[in-house]
Amino acid sequence: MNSLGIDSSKAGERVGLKSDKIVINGGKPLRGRIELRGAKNLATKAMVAALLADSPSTLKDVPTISDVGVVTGMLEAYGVSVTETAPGVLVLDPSNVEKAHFAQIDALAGSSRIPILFCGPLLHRLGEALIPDLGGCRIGDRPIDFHLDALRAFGAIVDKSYEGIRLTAPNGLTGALIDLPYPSVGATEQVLLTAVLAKGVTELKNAAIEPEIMDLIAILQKMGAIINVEPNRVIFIEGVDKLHGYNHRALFDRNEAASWASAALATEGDIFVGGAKQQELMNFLNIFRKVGGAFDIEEDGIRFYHPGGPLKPVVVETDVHPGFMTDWQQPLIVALTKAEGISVVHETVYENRFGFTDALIEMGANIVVHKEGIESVTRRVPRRRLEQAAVITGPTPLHGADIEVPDLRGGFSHLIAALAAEGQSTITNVGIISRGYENFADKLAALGADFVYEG
Ligand SMILES: CC(=O)N[C@H]1[C@@H](OP(=O)(O)OP(=O)(O)OC[C@H]2O[C@@H](n3ccc(=O)[nH]c3=O)[C@H](O)[C@@H]2O)O[C@H](CO)[C@@H](O)[C@@H]1O
Ligand SMILES: C=C(OP(=O)(O)O)C(=O)O
Repeated sequence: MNSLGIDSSKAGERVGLKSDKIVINGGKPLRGRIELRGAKNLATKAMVAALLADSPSTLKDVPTISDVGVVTGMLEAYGVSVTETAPGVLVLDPSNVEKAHFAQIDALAGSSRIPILFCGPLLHRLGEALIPDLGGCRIGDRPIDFHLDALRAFGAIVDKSYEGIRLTAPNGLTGALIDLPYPSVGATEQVLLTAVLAKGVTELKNAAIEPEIMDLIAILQKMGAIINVEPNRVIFIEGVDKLHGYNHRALFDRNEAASWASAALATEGDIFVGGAKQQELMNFLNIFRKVGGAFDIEEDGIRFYHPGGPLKPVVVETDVHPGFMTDWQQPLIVALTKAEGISVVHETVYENRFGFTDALIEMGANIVVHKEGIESVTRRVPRRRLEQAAVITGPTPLHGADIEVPDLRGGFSHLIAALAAEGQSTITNVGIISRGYENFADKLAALGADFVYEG
């Protein structure tokens, strides 16, 4: 059991527990207030960054989610002490980093995608990195070729004959010119976490610039790194000899904010999402408004609500930042089943992110998934081969059903659908939702949902 109360050695099981189930009596609007903490997609990477320092780091607003448990397990396996000094405050002390035993690392296999980001920091600290098989949502192939190509460009040797991956850097790591084939979030973070301590300058082209990446850059700058974000997705990193610990409050979770906003709309409710901020949600807020949702932006959060009247259909295309984020489309689609007319959601980031719609169809939704995408005059850049489109025709009332959660955001969509539906739904495999939503059952209770959770 680690300091977050999460048994990281069982993390693989935690995210796939078939016995985790929730029984929901739907048809009741969600109303009330919930508080966000730090983003899953930042907090976990900030924890990895602590490994680069020669002194302890303090990270605030860390959510209690299973991905944080997995990263804690990885850090502890490598000798970093992780202590929760107050609720959501982690002190990460890397003074005694040491080689890990294979068994400790292997126990974390299949639980999260973050372990791949340990490569650069471990190569700098130990000259060797053992990485377990990755987990994360099964929403496409999710290869790691950009990561491994970048690490090779820095001078790493990759051994894939190992169970998982083993990397070494017999001659150390040297700055490189890296041009990503696509602005991948993880590969950009890989380059940042490796380049900051590499010898010389790294130029990264076609970088991802998501807000979580900017927050990671802010953390690295606090640690002593020199990173210039230039126009046109170019980032220059000047390697430094050493980095020290940071003190940082994690960026709020904009994906969780968008999820609760969609829940408010789909259940005809009214949710104040404490800690949500406008800047990082601009594109989501535009679509939310176009669909017919209302929001009030306050200093301490955003109130999302259904103002009454019919919802309107939209055409949305997911994209890299500053586009409409892929993680937002799944919860939003539930609200779109209530819109009057035909909505189209193009998914351009992952090739298989509409699997969750099968359950919505079973619940009464009219959704057709076009596996090759469809032509539309409203689209900006039809540039990825793997895009798909979902066509949602509404309004269709939803009714309760027995469904199984396929992935994190799909799972949250199923929760929303069950809450919006008439009658009772039983949803299994809900443990996956704890990968990215802190205390989701407590939040549902605070919002007046009628359910029984057997977690
Ligand atoms: C933990 C975390 O932060 N997860 C987020 C991160 O995932 P993640 O960092 O895994 O997503 P990427 O941005 O890397 O992936 C985007 C696309 O690039 C492809 N790709 C990526 C790497 C690679 O080496 N080769 C390759 O082909 C992927 O298959 C995918 O089609 O960004 C995604 C896109 O905003 C979000 O949906 C995830 O919530
Ligand atoms: C796809 C997601 O996460 P991960 O990259 O951790 O699988 C997500 O958060 O929706």
